[in-house]
Amino acid sequence: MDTLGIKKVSKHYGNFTAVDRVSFQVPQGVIYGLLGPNGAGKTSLIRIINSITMADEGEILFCGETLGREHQAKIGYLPEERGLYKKMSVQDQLEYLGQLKGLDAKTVRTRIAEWYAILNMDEWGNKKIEDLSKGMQQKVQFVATVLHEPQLLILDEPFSGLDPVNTNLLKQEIRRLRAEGTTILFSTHRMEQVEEICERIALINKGSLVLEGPIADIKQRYKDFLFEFIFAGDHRPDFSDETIHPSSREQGIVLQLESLEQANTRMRQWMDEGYVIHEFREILPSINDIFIKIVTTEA
Ligand SMILES: Nc1ncnc2c1ncn2[C@@H]1O[C@H](COP(=O)(O)OP(=O)(O)OP(=O)(O)O)[C@@H](O)[C@H]1O
Repeated sequence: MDTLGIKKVSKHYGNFTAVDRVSFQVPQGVIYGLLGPNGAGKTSLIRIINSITMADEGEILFCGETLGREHQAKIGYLPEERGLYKKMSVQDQLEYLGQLKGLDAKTVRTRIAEWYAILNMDEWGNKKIEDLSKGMQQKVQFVATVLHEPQLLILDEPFSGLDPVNTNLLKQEIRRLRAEGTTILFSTHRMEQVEEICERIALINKGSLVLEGPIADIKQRYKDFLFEFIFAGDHRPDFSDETIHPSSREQGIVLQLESLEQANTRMRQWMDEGYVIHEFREILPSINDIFIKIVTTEA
Protein backbone atom coordinates (compact mmCIF):
# COMPACT_ATOMS: atom_id res chain seq x y z
CA MET A 1 0.00 0.00 0.00
CA ASP A 2 1.25 3.49 -0.85
CA THR A 3 1.01 6.04 1.95
CA LEU A 4 1.15 8.85 -0.55
CA GLY A 5 0.15 9.03 -4.20
CA ILE A 6 1.06 12.25 -5.99
CA LYS A 7 -0.87 12.38 -9.27
CA LYS A 8 -0.03 15.02 -11.88
CA VAL A 9 0.14 17.77 -9.28
CA SER A 10 0.78 21.34 -10.44
CA LYS A 11 1.12 24.62 -8.58
CA HIS A 12 1.25 28.04 -10.22
CA TYR A 13 2.11 31.38 -8.68
CA GLY A 14 0.66 33.84 -11.19
CA ASN A 15 2.23 32.92 -14.55
CA PHE A 16 5.02 30.96 -12.91
CA THR A 17 4.73 27.17 -12.63
CA ALA A 18 6.49 26.03 -9.43
CA VAL A 19 5.29 22.40 -9.63
CA ASP A 20 4.60 20.94 -13.06
CA ARG A 21 2.48 17.76 -13.31
CA VAL A 22 4.55 15.86 -10.76
CA SER A 23 3.59 12.22 -10.09
CA PHE A 24 5.18 9.64 -7.78
CA GLN A 25 4.21 7.14 -5.11
CA VAL A 26 5.61 6.87 -1.60
CA PRO A 27 5.21 3.27 -0.36
CA GLN A 28 4.32 2.62 3.27
CA GLY A 29 7.22 2.17 5.70
CA VAL A 30 10.05 3.61 3.59
CA ILE A 31 12.32 6.60 4.02
CA TYR A 32 11.77 8.54 0.82
CA GLY A 33 14.05 11.39 -0.22
CA LEU A 34 12.56 14.44 -1.94
CA LEU A 35 15.48 16.18 -3.60
CA GLY A 36 16.05 19.13 -5.82
CA PRO A 37 18.15 22.29 -6.12
CA ASN A 38 17.07 25.59 -4.55
CA GLY A 39 13.77 26.74 -5.97
CA ALA A 40 12.94 23.34 -7.51
CA GLY A 41 9.46 23.21 -5.99
CA LYS A 42 9.96 20.87 -3.01
CA THR A 43 8.50 23.18 -0.37
CA SER A 44 5.58 24.05 -2.65
CA LEU A 45 4.80 20.34 -2.99
CA ILE A 46 5.24 19.65 0.74
CA ARG A 47 2.90 22.53 1.59
CA ILE A 48 0.27 20.99 -0.69
CA ILE A 49 0.66 17.59 1.02
CA ASN A 50 0.15 19.37 4.34
CA SER A 51 -2.97 21.16 3.06
CA ILE A 52 -1.30 24.51 3.78
CA THR A 53 -1.91 25.43 0.14
CA MET A 54 -3.95 23.74 -2.57
CA ALA A 55 -2.75 22.18 -5.81
CA ASP A 56 -4.02 23.95 -8.92
CA GLU A 57 -4.19 20.66 -10.81
CA GLY A 58 -3.86 16.99 -9.96
CA GLU A 59 -4.69 14.92 -6.94
CA ILE A 60 -2.99 13.61 -3.81
CA LEU A 61 -3.99 10.27 -2.32
CA PHE A 62 -3.34 9.39 1.31
CA CYS A 63 -3.49 5.60 1.80
CA GLY A 64 -5.66 5.40 -1.30
CA GLU A 65 -8.12 8.17 -0.28
CA THR A 66 -8.25 11.67 -1.72
CA LEU A 67 -6.21 13.76 0.70
CA GLY A 68 -8.32 16.09 2.82
CA ARG A 69 -8.05 18.01 6.08
CA GLU A 70 -9.19 14.89 7.97
CA HIS A 71 -5.86 13.24 7.11
CA GLN A 72 -3.78 16.01 8.69
CA ALA A 73 -3.91 14.33 12.11
CA LYS A 74 -2.07 11.38 10.53
CA ILE A 75 0.72 13.58 9.17
CA GLY A 76 3.60 15.12 11.10
CA TYR A 77 5.48 18.00 9.47
CA LEU A 78 8.83 19.36 10.57
CA PRO A 79 9.20 22.52 8.47
CA GLU A 80 12.53 24.10 7.65
CA GLU A 81 11.33 27.33 9.27
CA ARG A 82 10.88 26.55 12.95
CA GLY A 83 7.64 27.70 14.53
CA LEU A 84 8.02 27.54 18.31
CA TYR A 85 6.72 30.13 20.77
CA LYS A 86 9.87 31.71 22.17
CA LYS A 87 8.45 32.72 25.57
CA MET A 88 6.86 29.34 26.39
CA SER A 89 8.56 26.57 28.36
CA VAL A 90 9.47 23.37 26.51
CA GLN A 91 6.89 21.38 28.49
CA ASP A 92 4.03 23.86 27.96
CA GLN A 93 4.89 24.16 24.28
CA LEU A 94 4.89 20.39 23.70
CA GLU A 95 1.69 19.86 25.72
CA TYR A 96 -0.02 22.61 23.74
CA LEU A 97 1.09 21.26 20.35
CA GLY A 98 0.25 17.66 21.31
CA GLN A 99 -3.27 18.65 22.33
CA LEU A 100 -3.68 20.64 19.11
CA LYS A 101 -3.07 17.33 17.31
CA GLY A 102 -5.98 15.81 19.23
CA LEU A 103 -4.19 13.99 22.08
CA ASP A 104 -5.62 14.09 25.62
CA ALA A 105 -3.54 15.73 28.36
CA LYS A 106 -2.49 12.48 30.03
CA THR A 107 -1.32 10.81 26.80
CA VAL A 108 0.58 13.94 25.81
CA ARG A 109 2.43 14.05 29.14
CA THR A 110 3.33 10.35 28.98
CA ARG A 111 4.66 10.64 25.44
CA ILE A 112 6.60 13.82 26.17
CA ALA A 113 8.29 12.08 29.10
CA GLU A 114 9.18 9.13 26.85
CA TRP A 115 10.71 11.42 24.24
CA TYR A 116 12.64 13.39 26.87
CA ALA A 117 14.26 10.10 27.90
CA ILE A 118 14.97 8.97 24.32
CA LEU A 119 16.51 12.28 23.23
CA ASN A 120 18.31 13.11 26.51
CA MET A 121 16.07 16.08 27.26
CA ASP A 122 15.11 15.24 30.85
CA GLU A 123 16.28 18.54 32.32
CA TRP A 124 14.67 20.75 29.68
CA GLY A 125 10.96 20.87 30.63
CA ASN A 126 11.07 24.21 32.48
CA LYS A 127 13.45 25.97 30.10
CA LYS A 128 12.03 28.65 27.84
CA ILE A 129 12.41 28.03 24.10
CA GLU A 130 14.32 31.30 23.70
CA ASP A 131 16.94 30.05 26.16
CA LEU A 132 17.68 26.94 24.09
CA SER A 133 20.40 26.65 21.46
CA LYS A 134 19.43 26.14 17.80
CA GLY A 135 20.12 22.40 18.02
CA MET A 136 18.11 22.06 21.24
CA GLN A 137 15.17 23.86 19.63
CA GLN A 138 15.44 21.48 16.73
CA LYS A 139 15.01 18.51 19.07
CA VAL A 140 11.95 20.12 20.68
CA GLN A 141 10.48 20.72 17.24
CA PHE A 142 11.14 17.09 16.29
CA VAL A 143 9.31 15.86 19.40
CA ALA A 144 6.38 18.17 18.57
CA THR A 145 6.25 16.60 15.09
CA VAL A 146 6.17 12.96 16.26
CA LEU A 147 4.10 13.23 19.49
CA HIS A 148 0.83 12.22 17.81
CA GLU A 149 2.51 9.18 16.17
CA PRO A 150 1.80 10.21 12.57
CA GLN A 151 1.59 7.62 9.79
CA LEU A 152 3.45 10.00 7.49
CA LEU A 153 6.34 12.06 8.79
CA ILE A 154 7.57 14.91 6.58
CA LEU A 155 11.01 16.14 7.57
CA ASP A 156 12.52 19.21 5.93
CA GLU A 157 16.26 19.40 6.75
CA PRO A 158 15.71 17.66 10.12
CA PHE A 159 19.39 17.63 11.10
CA SER A 160 20.12 21.32 10.58
CA GLY A 161 21.84 22.78 13.62
CA LEU A 162 22.48 19.38 15.22
CA ASP A 163 25.93 18.18 16.27
CA PRO A 164 27.12 14.71 15.12
CA VAL A 165 25.99 12.98 18.33
CA ASN A 166 22.46 14.41 18.16
CA THR A 167 22.32 13.83 14.40
CA ASN A 168 23.03 10.15 15.04
CA LEU A 169 20.47 9.99 17.81
CA LEU A 170 17.80 11.45 15.54
CA LYS A 171 18.77 9.18 12.63
CA GLN A 172 18.43 6.21 14.94
CA GLU A 173 14.94 7.33 15.99
CA ILE A 174 13.89 8.01 12.40
CA ARG A 175 14.96 4.47 11.50
CA ARG A 176 13.11 3.06 14.51
CA LEU A 177 9.92 4.90 13.49
CA ARG A 178 10.32 3.52 9.96
CA ALA A 179 10.77 -0.02 11.35
CA GLU A 180 7.50 0.45 13.27
CA GLY A 181 5.72 1.29 10.00
CA THR A 182 5.93 5.09 9.76
CA THR A 183 6.48 6.44 6.26
CA ILE A 184 9.04 9.22 6.09
CA LEU A 185 9.34 11.88 3.41
CA PHE A 186 12.73 13.48 3.84
CA SER A 187 13.66 16.70 2.08
CA THR A 188 17.29 17.80 2.09
CA HIS A 189 20.23 19.16 0.14
CA ARG A 190 22.65 16.94 2.06
CA MET A 191 23.31 14.14 -0.41
CA GLU A 192 25.44 12.03 1.93
CA GLN A 193 22.44 11.85 4.29
CA VAL A 194 20.23 10.77 1.42
CA GLU A 195 22.62 7.91 0.58
CA GLU A 196 22.74 6.91 4.20
CA ILE A 197 19.09 6.83 5.15
CA CYS A 198 16.80 6.88 2.10
CA GLU A 199 15.64 3.84 0.17
CA ARG A 200 13.96 5.69 -2.68
CA ILE A 201 14.20 9.22 -4.03
CA ALA A 202 12.39 11.66 -6.26
CA LEU A 203 14.47 14.41 -7.84
CA ILE A 204 12.62 17.57 -8.83
CA ASN A 205 14.20 20.19 -11.05
CA LYS A 206 12.47 23.42 -12.13
CA GLY A 207 9.14 22.06 -10.97
CA SER A 208 9.32 18.76 -12.90
CA LEU A 209 10.10 15.26 -11.74
CA VAL A 210 13.34 14.23 -13.46
CA LEU A 211 14.30 11.05 -11.61
CA GLU A 212 12.47 8.58 -9.36
CA GLY A 213 13.08 5.14 -7.92
CA PRO A 214 15.11 3.02 -5.50
CA ILE A 215 18.61 4.44 -4.91
CA ALA A 216 20.27 1.14 -5.85
CA ASP A 217 18.46 1.08 -9.25
CA ILE A 218 19.25 4.72 -9.96
CA LYS A 219 22.95 4.11 -9.33
CA GLN A 220 22.87 1.21 -11.77
CA ARG A 221 21.10 3.39 -14.36
CA TYR A 222 23.73 6.16 -14.13
CA LYS A 223 26.86 4.08 -13.74
CA ASP A 224 29.85 4.65 -16.01
CA PHE A 225 31.26 1.10 -15.88
CA LEU A 226 34.24 2.18 -13.83
CA PHE A 227 36.13 -0.67 -12.19
CA GLU A 228 38.88 -0.49 -9.61
CA PHE A 229 41.56 -3.17 -9.45
CA ILE A 230 44.05 -3.28 -6.61
CA PHE A 231 47.17 -5.37 -7.21
CA ALA A 232 49.19 -7.13 -4.55
CA GLY A 233 52.80 -5.97 -4.21
CA ASP A 234 54.63 -3.85 -6.80
CA HIS A 235 53.99 -6.19 -9.70
CA ARG A 236 51.29 -4.67 -11.92
CA PRO A 237 50.46 -4.67 -15.63
CA ASP A 238 51.51 -1.86 -17.97
CA PHE A 239 48.62 0.50 -18.65
CA SER A 240 50.47 3.06 -20.74
CA ASP A 241 48.01 2.73 -23.65
CA GLU A 242 44.81 3.07 -21.60
CA THR A 243 42.93 5.90 -19.98
CA ILE A 244 43.45 5.32 -16.31
CA HIS A 245 41.39 7.15 -13.74
CA PRO A 246 42.86 7.96 -10.35
CA SER A 247 42.52 5.23 -7.78
CA SER A 248 42.09 5.71 -4.06
CA ARG A 249 45.04 3.37 -3.51
CA GLU A 250 48.68 3.40 -4.56
CA GLN A 251 48.52 -0.14 -5.91
CA GLY A 252 45.23 0.45 -7.64
CA ILE A 253 43.99 1.52 -11.04
CA VAL A 254 40.55 2.49 -12.26
CA LEU A 255 39.51 1.62 -15.81
CA GLN A 256 36.40 2.53 -17.74
CA LEU A 257 35.26 -0.62 -19.52
CA GLU A 258 32.15 -1.75 -21.37
CA SER A 259 30.72 -4.30 -18.98
CA LEU A 260 31.25 -6.33 -15.84
CA GLU A 261 32.07 -9.32 -18.08
CA GLN A 262 34.87 -7.36 -19.73
CA ALA A 263 36.28 -6.54 -16.28
CA ASN A 264 36.22 -10.24 -15.40
CA THR A 265 37.95 -11.20 -18.64
CA ARG A 266 40.65 -8.64 -17.88
CA MET A 267 41.19 -10.07 -14.43
CA ARG A 268 41.42 -13.61 -15.76
CA GLN A 269 44.09 -12.51 -18.30
CA TRP A 270 46.11 -10.72 -15.64
CA MET A 271 45.97 -13.69 -13.31
CA ASP A 272 47.10 -15.98 -16.16
CA GLU A 273 50.02 -13.59 -16.65
CA GLY A 274 50.96 -14.00 -12.98
CA TYR A 275 49.60 -10.78 -11.49
CA VAL A 276 47.90 -11.06 -8.12
CA ILE A 277 44.69 -9.06 -7.62
CA HIS A 278 44.08 -8.12 -4.05
CA GLU A 279 40.75 -6.30 -4.49
CA PHE A 280 38.24 -5.62 -7.22
CA ARG A 281 35.12 -3.45 -7.19
CA GLU A 282 32.76 -1.62 -9.49
CA ILE A 283 32.62 2.10 -8.73
CA LEU A 284 29.03 3.35 -8.73
CA PRO A 285 28.23 7.06 -8.93
CA SER A 286 27.15 8.83 -5.75
CA ILE A 287 23.70 10.41 -5.59
CA ASN A 288 25.57 13.72 -5.39
CA ASP A 289 27.29 13.01 -8.75
CA ILE A 290 23.97 12.01 -10.33
CA PHE A 291 22.18 15.06 -8.88
CA ILE A 292 24.83 17.46 -10.24
CA LYS A 293 24.91 15.72 -13.63
CA ILE A 294 21.15 15.97 -14.12
CA VAL A 295 20.71 19.45 -12.69
CA THR A 296 23.61 20.98 -14.65
CA THR A 297 22.78 19.30 -17.97
CA GLU A 298 19.18 20.50 -17.68
CA ALA A 299 20.19 24.06 -16.79
N1 LIG B 1 4.22 32.23 -2.55
C1 LIG B 1 4.96 32.29 -3.65
N2 LIG B 1 4.74 33.23 -4.59
C2 LIG B 1 5.48 33.27 -5.72
N3 LIG B 1 6.46 32.40 -6.02
C3 LIG B 1 6.74 31.46 -5.10
C4 LIG B 1 6.00 31.33 -3.88
N4 LIG B 1 6.50 30.27 -3.20
C5 LIG B 1 7.50 29.76 -3.94
N5 LIG B 1 7.63 30.45 -5.09
C6 LIG B 1 8.58 30.17 -6.18
O1 LIG B 1 8.38 28.83 -6.58
C7 LIG B 1 9.63 28.19 -6.85
C8 LIG B 1 9.75 26.94 -5.99
O2 LIG B 1 9.90 27.33 -4.64
P1 LIG B 1 10.01 26.25 -3.47
O3 LIG B 1 10.09 27.03 -2.19
O4 LIG B 1 8.91 25.27 -3.61
O5 LIG B 1 11.40 25.57 -3.81
P2 LIG B 1 12.29 24.56 -2.96
O6 LIG B 1 12.58 23.41 -3.86
O7 LIG B 1 11.65 24.25 -1.67
O8 LIG B 1 13.62 25.41 -2.75
P3 LIG B 1 14.69 25.42 -1.52
O9 LIG B 1 15.47 24.17 -1.63
O10 LIG B 1 15.52 26.63 -1.85
O11 LIG B 1 13.91 25.56 -0.24
C9 LIG B 1 10.71 29.24 -6.60
O12 LIG B 1 11.07 29.81 -7.83
C10 LIG B 1 10.02 30.27 -5.70
O13 LIG B 1 10.54 31.56 -5.93
